[in-house]
Amino acid sequence: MIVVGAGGKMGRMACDAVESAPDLQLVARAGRSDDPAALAREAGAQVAVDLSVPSASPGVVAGLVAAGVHVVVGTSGWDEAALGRLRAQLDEAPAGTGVVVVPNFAIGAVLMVRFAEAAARWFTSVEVIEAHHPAKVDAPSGTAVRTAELIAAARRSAGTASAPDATTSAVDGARGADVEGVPVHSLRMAGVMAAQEVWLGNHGEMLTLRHEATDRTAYAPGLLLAVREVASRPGLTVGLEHLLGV
Ligand SMILES: NC(=O)C1=CN([C@@H]2O[C@H](COP(=O)(O)OP(=O)(O)OC[C@H]3O[C@@H](n4cnc5c(N)ncnc54)[C@H](OP(=O)(O)O)[C@@H]3O)[C@@H](O)[C@H]2O)C=CC1
Ligand SMILES: O=C(O)C1=N[C@H](C(=O)O)C[C@H](O)C1
Repeated sequence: MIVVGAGGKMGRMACDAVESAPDLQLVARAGRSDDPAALAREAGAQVAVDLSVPSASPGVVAGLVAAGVHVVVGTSGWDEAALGRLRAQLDEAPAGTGVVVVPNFAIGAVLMVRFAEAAARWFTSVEVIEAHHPAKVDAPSGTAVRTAELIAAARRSAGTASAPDATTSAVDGARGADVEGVPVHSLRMAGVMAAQEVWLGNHGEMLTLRHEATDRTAYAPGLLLAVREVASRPGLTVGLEHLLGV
């Protein structure tokens, strides 16, 4: 196993989790000045975990896939265009190479997104609110973007009408980011690690789904599951829900 972004907040947690797992061996740690594919080759790593930064992640993953290394991607910022390029590369890659892109490793967050997807078609209005620590470089969070995309897809396939909104004038950003028609509001707050709410409204009722991660150890079980499974999942898998069977 090699961890890319090993010196970061998530990278340190991942190294600790792998080192505590009796069936896994951490053979290399990569940072911003390393070539992860070359390090993986030298150390004989079969699986890599990428926990770097959104601007570097697609290049890091492409290099590892070209070297025949299976990759678990936890870094945020993977939009449909980047996923499409990765899918195309995997079609040409050494047979059986697998990549699992996981917007959120926390089991509760995966379930919250699933619940939101199931509920989305039954509500007139749906909006997403996410809050993160102020050191986070991207907004909205990868989890929030994925949640909004899945909500939008569920509403499209059920033929749900667009949410009503009479706003005709607004200060820039007041209605949040528009992700496929779903407003997403991002807070960056000291005192918060990672939280997300999905608000669903009908006339006369409100359903609120909320998840909060208060410690990065929440991500360890999902991360270890993805590491153990990635080699048996050739091609591209997006979302831990496919590994959890939920
Ligand atoms: N999927 C999930 O469940 C979760 C995902 N994340 C995501 O993981 C990513 C990392 O988060 P976090 O640990 O908080 O961030 P940090 O800023 O703490 O760590 C990022 C690390 O990446 C390194 N890095 C920067 N550029 C490169 C590069 N070009 N190649 C290799 N490594 C590089 C940094 O090195 P340096 O120190 O030298 O800058 C740093 O060690 C984010 O995208 C975040 O959203 C976070 C939590 C959960
Ligand atoms: O940067 C973080 O901290 C997190 N990033 C991921 C994201 O962008 O969704 C996952 C989690 O929300 C924590």
